Amino acid sequence: MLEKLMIAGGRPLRGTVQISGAKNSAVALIPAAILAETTVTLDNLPHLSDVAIYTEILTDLGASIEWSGDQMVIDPSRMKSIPMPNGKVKKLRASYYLMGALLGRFGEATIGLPGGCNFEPRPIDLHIKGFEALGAEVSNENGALRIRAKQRLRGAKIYLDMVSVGATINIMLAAARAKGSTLIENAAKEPEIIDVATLLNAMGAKIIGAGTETIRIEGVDSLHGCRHSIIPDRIQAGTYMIAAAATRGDVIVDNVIPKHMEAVTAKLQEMGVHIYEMDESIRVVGQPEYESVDVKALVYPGFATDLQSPMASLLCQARGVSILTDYVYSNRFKHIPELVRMGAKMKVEGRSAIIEGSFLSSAKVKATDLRAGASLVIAGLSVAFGGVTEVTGVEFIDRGYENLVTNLSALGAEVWREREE
Ligand SMILES: CC(=O)N[C@H]1[C@@H](OP(=O)(O)OP(=O)(O)OC[C@H]2O[C@@H](n3ccc(=O)[nH]c3=O)[C@H](O)[C@@H]2O)O[C@H](CO)[C@@H](O)[C@@H]1O
Ligand SMILES: C=C(OP(=O)(O)O)C(=O)O
Repeated sequence: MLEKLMIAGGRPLRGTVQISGAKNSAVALIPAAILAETTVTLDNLPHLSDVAIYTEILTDLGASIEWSGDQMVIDPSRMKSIPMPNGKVKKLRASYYLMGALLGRFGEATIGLPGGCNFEPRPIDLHIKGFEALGAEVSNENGALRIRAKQRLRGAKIYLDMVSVGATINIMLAAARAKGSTLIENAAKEPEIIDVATLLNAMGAKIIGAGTETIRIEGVDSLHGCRHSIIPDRIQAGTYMIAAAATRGDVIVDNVIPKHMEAVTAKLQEMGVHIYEMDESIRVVGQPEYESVDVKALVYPGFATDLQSPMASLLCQARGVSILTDYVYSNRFKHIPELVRMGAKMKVEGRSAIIEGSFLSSAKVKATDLRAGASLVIAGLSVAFGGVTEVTGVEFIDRGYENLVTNLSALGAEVWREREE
């Protein structure tokens, strides 16, 4: 049953919101557990559709999984590398981590090319280059990748032409049990990469340098189970920070690592938002007026591409003209025409959105991907006078925001779900 979000805006968000574990870590940590011979326990796991699909995929591959509350216990001991050319793997982008994990444990994997939010083409050539460098043969068979290692994978030096989170993690997964040493150069430095390396090391892997541009993986013969707590979701946290500013609210965003939020904190401060950092929380106090700023979405520690769309909704409330440029994905702007339907003055030029200060009004709008959806929710919450904004495509938003309606309602928003006819 499809649903839509209904938002009566104009209410400042006030109170405290708890941030769950990071989706973009969870979808890599769950397949990483395949590499162990015994039980892996993940704590602080978010309740999201991507996690649920991943659970089904691992179960289909023979894992036994118990998921209760925010804890998942994965027993991978009886798993097999069964070909998955179609079906569930097509539902999420992160199914590509099955390639590295199954290759690393069984020396083979056949996985359909991944789905997920298709805001623009999302190539995986660097992942393939990495698997090949480790000694695997890769062929495309009717839209599925068949990856085979005739003998044990062997360590290699791999330079990534582009900084890629997905390729860095996939190579770490494949190399963890390879023979010898692997060096990933020009690696991505995102906190999610450190999270995956931390789990793998707790499983017995020997990985150093995660979080820097050079990662060294000393292959080991086998990996064992362990217990690991997932880092807080910095994108979810950033979304609530931006929403607090956009509604001129006063919100404590709790269970965050403030260091992970530095890029968004700095931009909000530059606009004039008041921010107070504590050990594990950030208080965001909105102000009546904001200055325009230029924002560049970059690899970490730059401003996250995943927060580019939410930020667009805040920037249209600033005085003057802001330029929002995405250097990770050149065309991630499907939210812009929808925001224009709400009265925003913005246009796309090349890989930038040019955004003028404007008043938003309610409208019927459509989320076409996860973060575009988040931007429309923030826009709906910011509509100052009258009317109800209807956001369809909620299934995309559900990929990344646990308890969105409950959380926003607790902060004083008037938001509810309705069946979409
Ligand atoms: C660097 C970055 O911010 N990555 C984000 C990206 O990760 P995601 O894993 O989707 O993307 P990557 O980090 O892998 O890709 C970064 C860039 O490299 C390109 N590329 C990637 C792999 C490849 O084999 N070939 C190639 O050309 C991509 O098209 C993109 O332009 O989206 C995720 C979900 O929105 C975010 O959580 C990640 O933080
Ligand atoms: C687009 C996103 O997710 P995915 O890469 O899993 O599609 C996201 O987290 O913003």
